[in-house]
Amino acid sequence: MTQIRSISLRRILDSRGNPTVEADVLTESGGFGRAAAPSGASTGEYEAIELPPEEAIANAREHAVPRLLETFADDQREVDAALRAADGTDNFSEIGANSAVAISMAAAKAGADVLGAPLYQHLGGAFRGRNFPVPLGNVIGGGEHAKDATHIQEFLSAPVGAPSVSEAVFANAQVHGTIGDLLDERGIPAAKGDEGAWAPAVSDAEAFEIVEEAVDLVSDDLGFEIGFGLDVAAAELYDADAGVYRYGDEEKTVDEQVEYIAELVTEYDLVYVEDPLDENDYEAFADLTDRVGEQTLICGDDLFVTNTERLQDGIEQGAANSILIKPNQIGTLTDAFDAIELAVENGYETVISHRSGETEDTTISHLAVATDAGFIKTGTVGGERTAKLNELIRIAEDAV
Ligand SMILES: C=C(OP(=O)(O)O)C(=O)O
Ligand SMILES: [Mg+2]
Repeated sequence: MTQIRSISLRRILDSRGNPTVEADVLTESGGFGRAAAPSGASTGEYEAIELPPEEAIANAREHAVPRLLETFADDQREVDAALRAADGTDNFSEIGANSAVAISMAAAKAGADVLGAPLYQHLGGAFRGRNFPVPLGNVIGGGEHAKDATHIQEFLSAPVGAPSVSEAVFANAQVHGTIGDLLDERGIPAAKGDEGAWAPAVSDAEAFEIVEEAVDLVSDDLGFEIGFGLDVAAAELYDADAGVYRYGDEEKTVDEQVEYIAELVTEYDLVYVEDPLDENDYEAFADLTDRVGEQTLICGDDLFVTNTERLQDGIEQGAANSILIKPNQIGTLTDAFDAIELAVENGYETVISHRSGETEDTTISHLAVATDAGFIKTGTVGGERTAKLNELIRIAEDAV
């Protein structure tokens, strides 16, 4: 066991050019860990609170750091309990979930360093599984991540038949490249959105056509199955006053939205659908899960916000069959682990995820391997995304 000697906090840039919090944790025996907080754009209403970085840093220095100097970096639960106690709220509104998650992840890395183990091994222990997550690659997107593009936030390539994580990562890159070519052939100019996905001004229907063609072409070329999925991010489309989902000028009632998604699942054989409904509508989630939950993953992101209480509600109501895990939504690795454990116990698939605003931090790659997650969602191209994908490739090589 080795006590934390110092914690440094600073502002660094994220991938959108916004400031975010980075933490360095140093232990008495010389163990070192560095981690940075990501940041969402289509954030869930019930997420832990991200404070402006300067405020988060000042508050964490005042309230959390003194307490953390009494903890041991290789005892993650103790570190995270000290963070919670120092904050004193249930949503990290005092020190900021951005400070909390950066410190929590940096402490984990320092703990791994002390033990001389890779982070995935420190977090997963001797009894972690031997599987690697399927990377979900955002290849076309819009919503809150790109203006004047699709209403659906993310179209995700899913190389479910890839023989290795490395081949899966390269398959997604090839799907992304193929979509670039298909857009070019159709004369459709396309910028990229916040996560590096193409962001063309096409209808959702045309995006389905293009993504389907691309995954089929790449699947035929590589000789293994590649499906695709969606992050609808439906809370951003939902007009709560009118009780309808708005796709530009078109609107759908809740029942029509359930029907629409169920039809898409069947028509495109979707392997994954995240947030197809509003974050407050457990009932409609349950209805959809009842209809197509045997065929596909219905995943709660804004619905569950990596929160065990919200997940427990979902389990009781049969809402969704999968949970997105974003450590910064809840504030600590311990909380993220607890959500994963509850999900696994109840047969919910886990999907470890990046945020649209990211850094070069690779903690989520280790978290996915440590917890035997079925999927990881961390983009396809762009340095802050490939940092995580390349780390997965290295872990796979190390773990054999
Ligand atoms: C990654 C996502 O976007 P954001 O980080 O903007 O919430 C998401 O909604 O799953
Ligand atoms: Mg989402």
